[in-house]
Amino acid sequence: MLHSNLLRLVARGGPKRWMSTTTKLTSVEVNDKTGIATLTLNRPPVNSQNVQLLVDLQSSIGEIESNKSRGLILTSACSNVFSAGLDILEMYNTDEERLRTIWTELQNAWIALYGSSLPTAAAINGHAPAGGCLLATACEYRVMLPKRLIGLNETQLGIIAPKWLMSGFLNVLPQRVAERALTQGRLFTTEEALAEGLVDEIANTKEEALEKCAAFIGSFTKVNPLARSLTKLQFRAENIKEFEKIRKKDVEDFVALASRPEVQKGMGIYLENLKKKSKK
Ligand SMILES: CCCCCCCCCCC/C=C/C(=O)SCCNC(=O)CCNC(=O)[C@H](O)C(C)(C)COP(=O)(O)OP(=O)(O)OC[C@H]1O[C@@H](n2cnc3c(N)ncnc32)[C@H](O)[C@@H]1OP(=O)(O)O
Repeated sequence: MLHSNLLRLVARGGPKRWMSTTTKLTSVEVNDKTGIATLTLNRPPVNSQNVQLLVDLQSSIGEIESNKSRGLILTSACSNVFSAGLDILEMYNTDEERLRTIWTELQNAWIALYGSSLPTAAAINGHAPAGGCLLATACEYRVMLPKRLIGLNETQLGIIAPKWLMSGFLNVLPQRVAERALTQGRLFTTEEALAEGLVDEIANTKEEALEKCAAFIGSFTKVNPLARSLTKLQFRAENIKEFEKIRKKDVEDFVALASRPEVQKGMGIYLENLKKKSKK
């Protein structure tokens, strides 16, 4: 009781310490009382994942791990979007070297989060399509605001999510539900996501989401951290091993796919439609 009251107080603006951070598109704030770090994605308007955001994310995860925080909560500074996934503008009309860098940094960011030994939770305070869902499902627990969308919509864009990118999704959904959602490129509403187990709880505000994530991390207070992390990593080891085997080839596959003229043309049309929609 005392513990959960403390978490609530702290989530509402109790004593906080800003850590020194050299990154710009992410920030880290460690709560002095709980020792839990909040990692905020801060690339308005939609936290689309460009190379800089992905690199900053890795650096912030490293910072949190080396500062021995008790857990990590991932959230967004944007008011209605957790993350819109990869920055399509950065993948469009570019050269192979840039595509190689984008994909390598996406892989690096995912493995840093998925393979983290810390307890991790996502406070999903907005839409989380594609790469946004990837980051949320790399965490161990998800709390989402109502009436937002989450999912891997790659097939809707005519593209294929590689196996490693589906790992987190497959960890939380029954195979049958995951297969159908992935082949349909389905985006779940928050309420549907809760019913299927893609998210664990719904919260009405970002503060409440942070509080619930902190309570999840707090549930490990009495568990030996080493035993906890080794147990977590045992569950994830097979996916990590498979990923390590194919990661180089996966970069080259992505570069080949994303540079195809018809894929580039598709990206151009998709971007145009996004822009038209946002002007309405
Ligand atoms: C097509 C990609 C081909 C790649 C080839 C191979 C890839 C293989 C595997 C790929 C695995 C991962 C892929 C991805 O992550 S691709 C990205 C997929 N993301 C989406 O489909 C989401 C698109 N965005 C939206 O649906 C909405 O923006 C969203 C619901 C997130 C928010 O809606 P909201 O109404 O709040 O905001 P707007 O739509 O008005 O957007 C504001 C501005 O932001 C621009 N925007 C949005 N999303 C992106 C993005 N992903 N990349 C770049 N820019 C984006 C949007 O155009 C608006 O810009 P303007 O203000 O300038 O008009």
